[in-house]
Amino acid sequence: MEKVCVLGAGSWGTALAMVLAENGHDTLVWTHRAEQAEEINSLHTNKKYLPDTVLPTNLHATSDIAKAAAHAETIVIAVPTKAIREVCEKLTVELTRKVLFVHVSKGIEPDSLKRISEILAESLPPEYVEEIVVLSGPSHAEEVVLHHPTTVTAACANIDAAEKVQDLFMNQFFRVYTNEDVIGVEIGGALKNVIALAAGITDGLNYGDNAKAALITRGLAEISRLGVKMGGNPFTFSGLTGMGDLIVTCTSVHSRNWRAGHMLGQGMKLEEVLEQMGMVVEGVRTTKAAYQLAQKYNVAMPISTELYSVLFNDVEPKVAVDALMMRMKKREIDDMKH
Ligand SMILES: NC(=O)C1=CN([C@@H]2O[C@H](COP(=O)(O)OP(=O)(O)OC[C@H]3O[C@@H](n4cnc5c(N)ncnc54)[C@H](OP(=O)(O)O)[C@@H]3O)[C@@H](O)[C@H]2O)C=CC1
Ligand SMILES: O=C(CO)COP(=O)(O)O
Repeated sequence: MEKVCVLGAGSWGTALAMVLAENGHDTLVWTHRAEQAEEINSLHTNKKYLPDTVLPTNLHATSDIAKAAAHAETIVIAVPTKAIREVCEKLTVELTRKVLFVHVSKGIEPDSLKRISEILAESLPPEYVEEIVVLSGPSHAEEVVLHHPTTVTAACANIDAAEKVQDLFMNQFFRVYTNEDVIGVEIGGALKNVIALAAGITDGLNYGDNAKAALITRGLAEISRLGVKMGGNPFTFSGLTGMGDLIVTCTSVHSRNWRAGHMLGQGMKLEEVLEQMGMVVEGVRTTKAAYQLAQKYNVAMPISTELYSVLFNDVEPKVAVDALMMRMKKREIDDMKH
């Protein structure tokens, strides 16, 4: 039995804490809201994020980050990308021993263009970091808490650390693979949210299944092009954290990114959409990062670029789709090289 702490009690942090507690680990969830910790401890629910779920009674919560730090041999960071630096800052002052860090967030920081493991490496005191492992893959919290079969990947250049995380989480309904390609796993996980927003938009426009298949396939092409140029393994992009997560996020009604895109396609403004969602829509900030990465690495990312103009330059979704369709003629496969 390991002592594990999960930082963040949103839908994913809570679902993963449930997996860990059900696996028999001594699991503590940290939330920045005292009333939410009280709800988890006394009612065994987290109604805002997982309304129909009863949490295991051996899953405990705290709003005291010092308690969380003192408890943990392994810390799982499950807050949105934009909150990672702030949470690390709070945690850093409380750390007293070496900890295995696992992050499960899917984003890239705009402007710095850092992946999450890079943000963690520069925000946490190295003397307290055993390793940083990323856990990613096609995994909606709503289905994980129902014990529906789910497969994910634990990635770290240090394969022993990835295997340790595999052992912590793996069970009959939650199957964990390992991969040494942290760059490929993080890029696939972050950028699929951008394509899922676009897929939601074409669904909102009622463009049907051909358009969605096109977005998934050409989306994977542009994610792979960028990811390989950044140093990722090309095979990672056709795995769980690439194609797998792209499929689930572009096709599932559970996806917040797809749902946000759907509302945009139906004509709502971005601010209204985000207000209505009440949960993180990672793809919005990551679209900005993708747009900047495309320029930095000189990689063609037409879907991300058109989505950027819809989100940030008020271009009508229909006009953006027309622009994608009317690009100059291309070869399908040669295009993957550039
Ligand atoms: N949901 C899913 O199925 C999956 C999500 N992910 C990824 O996991 C990450 C977290 O997503 P998810 O749990 O779904 O998000 P949610 O929006 O469901 O929850 C986010 C949680 O983080 C908390 N939070 C936000 N900002 C801060 C902060 N500054 N300090 C402390 N806590 C904060 C929120 O608190 P508050 O309630 O106060 O806002 C909330 O508890 C994302 O990167 C997402 O892409 C990955 C796989 C699956
Ligand atoms: O990453 C996810 C599923 O693998 C969750 O996607 P959303 O953030 O779009 O809900």
